[in-house]
Amino acid sequence: MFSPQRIETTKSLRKKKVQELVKFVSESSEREEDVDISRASFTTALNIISNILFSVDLGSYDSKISNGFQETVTAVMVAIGKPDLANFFPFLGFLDLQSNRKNMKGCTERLFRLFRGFMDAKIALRNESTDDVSDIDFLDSLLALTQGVEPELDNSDIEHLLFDMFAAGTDTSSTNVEWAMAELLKNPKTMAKAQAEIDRVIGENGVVQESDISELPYLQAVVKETFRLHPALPLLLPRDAETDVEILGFMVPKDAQVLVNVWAIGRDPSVWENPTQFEPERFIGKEIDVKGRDYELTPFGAGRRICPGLPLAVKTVSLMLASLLYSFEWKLPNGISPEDLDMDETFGITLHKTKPLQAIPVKKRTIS
Ligand code: HEM
Repeated sequence: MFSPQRIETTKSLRKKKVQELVKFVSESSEREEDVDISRASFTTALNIISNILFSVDLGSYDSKISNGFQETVTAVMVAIGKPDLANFFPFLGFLDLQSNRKNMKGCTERLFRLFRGFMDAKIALRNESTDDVSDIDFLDSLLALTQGVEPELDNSDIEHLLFDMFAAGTDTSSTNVEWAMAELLKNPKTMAKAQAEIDRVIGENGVVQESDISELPYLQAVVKETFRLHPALPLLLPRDAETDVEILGFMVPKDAQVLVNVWAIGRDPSVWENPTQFEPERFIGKEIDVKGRDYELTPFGAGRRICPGLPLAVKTVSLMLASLLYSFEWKLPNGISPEDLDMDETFGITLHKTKPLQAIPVKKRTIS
């Protein structure tokens, strides 16, 4: 799923799903309605991943159709991110005093039921084999590994893998698009600069393609600056120390839980100038990237546990953002001025904007 070839074969799928987002925003603009950026970008991220995995849309832009999937994934992230007394007093674990385990179980069971439905449908169709490799989705490839005398996976492994993909890949990508849009609405000059670059490269009446992104250094800097100030997983994923280890004079005992605070690293004044300012210019002409080699900017982690979805995520976030900026001018609703835009953060395992961003789109050009 994450090999460069596989990511390349799903390029047109991402383009199609992002165009559906543009169409939805265009219709909202015609109806003079605000767009809930978090919900809209979550739907796009969800449909990209659900199509890669099972070849279906799981999300809907229609707010009347409850996006139960988004609620369940968000509930999972909240349950994982809640501080749990049992982390500090393991002997209390069995009491589940904050009901974290109970909530988590309810959400995972709901998702697993949905996955089992897709798996059963695929198994029923298994004999109708297809020769077209592009028709084979991730679930087909996983189910193939359950076959043979010595299967590499069983159905429970598959359910857990699918769970990881949705939990790790949907909310993270959409949160990033929302924070990028919020920062651009708060900094109109930066928004204008990003839009001018996109207009120059794409021209009139085009559609942003993934291949255009490499021609958009300022947009890439906007994405990196968003990752620096608003890393989707502010503490990465927890680790356990395998042995006693001394780091910078501090003893970390065996079995201690270790959290890496990339949120604080991104705002460290000894590393970054004007650390709290949104200044994409700081990355222009610099080699710093998010691929785990530059430790001052590791929103995807680094080393063995680095996010396997990194290449897919960077493409998805950049394409969504570039397309929203290319096709629309954006304004804040209810006369909110940029400097008054609320940027409060809610910490969990993912870093959410406390007040979801609502924005008014104004069409810049014809949308096909
Ligand atoms: C902007 C979007 C994303 C961000 C910021 C992000 C960030 C991260 C981070 C920080 C980790 C933990 C790394 C560590 O602790 O060192 C992680 C793990 C993971 N990510 Fe992502 N991710 C994103 C999108 C995706 C996507 C699109 C997928 C796949 C569809 C994905 C799949 C995973 C998986 C499976 C893991 C767990 C790896 C393990 O268990 O070691 N991520 N991600």
